[in-house]
Amino acid sequence: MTVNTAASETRYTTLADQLPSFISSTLLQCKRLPSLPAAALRVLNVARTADATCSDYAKAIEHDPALTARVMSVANSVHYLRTAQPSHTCFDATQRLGLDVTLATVLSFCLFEDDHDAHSRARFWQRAITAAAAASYLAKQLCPHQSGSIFTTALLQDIGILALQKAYPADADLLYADDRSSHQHIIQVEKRYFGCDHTLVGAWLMAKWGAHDELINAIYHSHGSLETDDMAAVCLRMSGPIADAWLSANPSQALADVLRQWRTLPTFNNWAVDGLLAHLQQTLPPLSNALGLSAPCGVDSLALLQNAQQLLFEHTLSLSARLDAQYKARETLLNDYAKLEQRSRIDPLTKLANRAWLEEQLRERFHLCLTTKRTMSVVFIDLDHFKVLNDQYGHQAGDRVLTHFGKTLTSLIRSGDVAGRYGGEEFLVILPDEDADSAKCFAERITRRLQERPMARVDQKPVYVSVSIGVACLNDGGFGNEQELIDAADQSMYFTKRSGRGGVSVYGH
Ligand SMILES: Nc1nc2c(ncn2[C@@H]2O[C@H](COP(=O)(O)OP(=O)(O)OP(=O)(O)O)[C@@H](O)[C@H]2O)c(=O)[nH]1
Repeated sequence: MTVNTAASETRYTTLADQLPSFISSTLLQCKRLPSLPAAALRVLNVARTADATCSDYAKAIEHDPALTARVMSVANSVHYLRTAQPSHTCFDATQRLGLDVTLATVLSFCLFEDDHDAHSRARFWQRAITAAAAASYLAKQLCPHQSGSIFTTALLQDIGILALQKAYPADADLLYADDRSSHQHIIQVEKRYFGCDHTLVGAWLMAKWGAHDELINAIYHSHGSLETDDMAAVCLRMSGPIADAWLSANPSQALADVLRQWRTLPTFNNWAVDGLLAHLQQTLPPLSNALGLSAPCGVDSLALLQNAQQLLFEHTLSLSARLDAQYKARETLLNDYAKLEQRSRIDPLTKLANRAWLEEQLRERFHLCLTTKRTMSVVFIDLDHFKVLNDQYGHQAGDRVLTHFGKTLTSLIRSGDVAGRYGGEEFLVILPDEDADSAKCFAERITRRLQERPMARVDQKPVYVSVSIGVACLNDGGFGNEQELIDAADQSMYFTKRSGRGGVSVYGH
């Protein structure tokens, strides 16, 4: 069959451009590829017209006895018969089936007759009818007015596989023979093997046969995302995985896996899994029979659902146990991180801020003072003759003095001040908002405290130390950065040292 309207021609050309040329040329020459009988072509032509009626369909079909018999047999099957009288005419049958199911029936009969002999093609067909039954059930819940057309689309969604099987029978035996291959795996292998997957081949084939655009597009996008507002697309895209689960060697596990993936989808709550499974169980045998196919193995839908739910429950339990463990691990990590961060700021001997943290604090506060026009002072403290002390009492006594001096500083500062160890026996205190006079008072308090209290005891004897202190206030120099402020305090401290130690000097005063 060739494409016959301008729009169909464009659609066909676009798909042909995407299809690797070796595939299209093989398919075009493939004698094994089914060609549609005249009656099916007439039905497709009718399907393309916007105002087609059942009577148009019936007229297109009724001259072909085999087709008519098939359409009537589907219309009279348990699936469609329900309480009505059996159809006796092609017109009755098309009316009962609706346009879309009639189209699907005609196409399936023409395309796949005798194919169910081969194992892999039987499998293909079982997936097709299971998906079609699932899709139409879902559509009745989610988008009832489209349920007929979705049945057709789901039935034909994998027609590209059939085309590839016909065109490359030897390769297809390798690609499609293994029932355990997931659909996702099949898609990947097809892409590797043919450079495209069966959705493109299927859409191309349908375009070539002149099927209507909606059907072509739906087949082309049948593996698309479920997160879409297009309910018809959702029904179609769910139908394949449901069919795979139903036909798998371990349906409970497969169904549980599928349900787990879908649980967060907004549409998931709008249909009942048990209703779907019961529908499949009830529908598949008569539907297969009507379409002349071998029915998929029967599955106890109730047991299937119970097992799948049990598996889901177990999965949820193990997931929440894993989440608990992850939460605890995260807490431990955060604690460790907090400890590490704290450690990276603290001088281990004196428990005061270390030099890096002091400098960072000073940098921040320096800029804050500049932008908010506030002031601050820095107090630089150096223990006097500390080498002598170490030499006289030992290094450990020196450490005890440093530790005790750290505590003394901590007891003298106010909240908001930062005291730290700048180096060996050098300390620095940042006094936010303090001018030089206040900072000097603070420094003198330190010297007085050291005169009053020993910083260690060695052999029961008190060890007193003195300090040389330099003070620098932001107000007292055009300091360009925090380091210049520290240098000024350091210089003042050296001035104290040179002046005899044990005192306080203020920069610029
Ligand atoms: N016990 C102990 N001693 C330290 C520590 N860090 C530095 N020192 C010692 O402190 C002494 C500092 O000596 P100097 O720089 O000569 O200064 P000083 O002896 O205090 O003399 P002036 O500063 O001039 O009064 C050195 O002997 C260092 O080994 C420490 O963590 N523990």
